[in-house]
Amino acid sequence: MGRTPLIAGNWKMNFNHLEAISHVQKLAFSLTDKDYDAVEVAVLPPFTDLRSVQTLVEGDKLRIVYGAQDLSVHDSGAYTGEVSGAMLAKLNCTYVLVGHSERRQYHGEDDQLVNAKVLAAFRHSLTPILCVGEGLEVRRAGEHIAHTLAQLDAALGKVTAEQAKSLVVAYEPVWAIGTGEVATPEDAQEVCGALRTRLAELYDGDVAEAVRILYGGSVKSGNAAGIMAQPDVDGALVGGASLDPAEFVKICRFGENSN
Ligand SMILES: O=C[C@H](O)COP(=O)(O)O
Repeated sequence: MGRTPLIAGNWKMNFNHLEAISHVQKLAFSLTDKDYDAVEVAVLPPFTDLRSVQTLVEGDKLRIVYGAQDLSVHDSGAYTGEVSGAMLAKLNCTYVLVGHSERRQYHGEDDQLVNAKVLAAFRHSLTPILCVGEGLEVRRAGEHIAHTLAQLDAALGKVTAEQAKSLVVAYEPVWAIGTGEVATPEDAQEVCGALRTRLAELYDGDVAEAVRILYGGSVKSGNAAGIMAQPDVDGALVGGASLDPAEFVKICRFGENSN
């Protein structure tokens, strides 16, 4: 085993660059070396905040890492409004979210585009946090595993085993995002376990053991420990609760609440 848990705060479209600095400073005041030794802590701010976050993290030598919420499939050129992986790499981003359900839903991102974005991330040495997960109708039809595995298969086209080893996958049941509805720890484990089995089929056991699989969807300090206790859940992608520094720090300390 030996996978370091990752707690990643997806701020979505919240916090301007000044608010971002103040927020990261609050996290930095609370988090200790003991926390950073136990979990990797990441923030995923809007693009306009990244340079400020980088300056703070590097200037104060913080152990928080950061990344973006999206990237272009293109590396440069006439693509108005897009931000390339090269630009994110230059800002020393570690991570980039790819295929978040809100991108799929509001921006029509399909599996083919998500695959191109995963490849773009790897081209620039960024670690993609690949988001997969089913909507309510698919869940009710009992097809959540097949649906989520198909998203994984499609997103990993042309991704090598060497690249796949560093991948992070986030299982986010869409019906549990921002709704207060949380999948049970057993629901999370069922799909995260199936994702890991599929990684072993697509690649091999080494890749499957190396990949971190996060759960996302209404994670809070009160439910984090139970979800993270599952054998195939290696962390959390936290939306709403990541906007409250005290709450986010409590989630990072989920291990202190587990028995
Ligand atoms: O990226 C985070 C997920 O969309 C979960 O968001 P949430 O914690 O607000 O439900």
